[in-house]
Amino acid sequence: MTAGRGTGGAAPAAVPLRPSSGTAPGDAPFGPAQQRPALTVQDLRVSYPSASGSAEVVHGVDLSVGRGRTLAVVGESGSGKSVTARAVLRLDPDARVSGRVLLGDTDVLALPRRRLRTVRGARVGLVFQDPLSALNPVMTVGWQIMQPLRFRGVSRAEARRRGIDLLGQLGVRDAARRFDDYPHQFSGGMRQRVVIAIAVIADPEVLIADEPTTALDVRVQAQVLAVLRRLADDRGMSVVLITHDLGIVAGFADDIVVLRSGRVVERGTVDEVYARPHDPYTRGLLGAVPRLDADPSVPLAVVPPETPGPAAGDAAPTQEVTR
Ligand SMILES: Nc1ncnc2c1ncn2[C@@H]1O[C@H](COP(=O)(O)OP(=O)(O)OP(=O)(O)O)[C@@H](O)[C@H]1O
Repeated sequence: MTAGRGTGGAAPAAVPLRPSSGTAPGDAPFGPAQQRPALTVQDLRVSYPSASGSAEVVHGVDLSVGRGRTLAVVGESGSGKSVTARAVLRLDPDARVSGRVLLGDTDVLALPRRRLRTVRGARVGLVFQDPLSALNPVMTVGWQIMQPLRFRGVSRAEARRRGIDLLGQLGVRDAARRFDDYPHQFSGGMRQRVVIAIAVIADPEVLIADEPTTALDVRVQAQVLAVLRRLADDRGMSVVLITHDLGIVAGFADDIVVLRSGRVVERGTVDEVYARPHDPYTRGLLGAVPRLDADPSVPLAVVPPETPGPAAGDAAPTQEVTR
């Protein structure tokens, strides 16, 4: 399904959200369920213990992902992309997290810890950068793909049938035979397809993919992104793509949020932001995207240094980009 894809779609784009006041945790602030974004993050703050007590690294991030839409969260290294993603599912035991994370109308930050299992994997799938460390080397890929279904009481035969079918959809040739192979028998790109299969086999509402193609070569990157996109379209799944690589965002995502030093500096549809970036940092990032058709004698843009402000202590380093 393609509802809401592209700028002309009817689904809500990433809209500025104000921290809601006067509503109790669990209240649904968006009216009827079908109009609510799949995922809403409001005033997310994340801090870690530090020598001086506590250091905040994410400073009030707001974002939302419409149903069936794909949101790219971009920013240079250290801007808080991964911390934000992990905080959404409370994956990091050291992190102190405040704000609001609504999955549909479930307030994830208000859930008791034991109920997080009903969200992770089941309602939100996760794909991380390194497919090798995400897979168990001593179990077959098929066994690992079947687990999310087996946990939910699906029979072995049915889980196997669905697993092979999904692996085939993800572009693994001869999926029935490859199903009983071990991870080391797969290439990097194929392993990442296995990780994606594990993340989506239980039909989550939202998939969070944190740099899912960074470890892959450029050709395989494009293939994996294409299968991810097709899968999201077919299933009507919302996707959060976390990346430092603006080159992969156009053509993949509908909406974009740009993070810098733990704050959102720009948001909108990809088409809008690419055509008219407001923030100098976004302009710098976009100017630094290498293009095959560019004049090689013209240097790439330099991302501007951060202006000292309230967050000067956690300023990101200036990034010079060379072709
Ligand atoms: N466990 C932790 N304890 C303390 N600080 C942390 C921890 N994890 C991340 N940070 C800090 O939070 C900030 C944001 O890190 P984060 O990993 O989210 O960046 P990122 O944008 O995902 O970068 P990259 O693309 O390099 O992964 C960084 O300054 C980082 O040092």
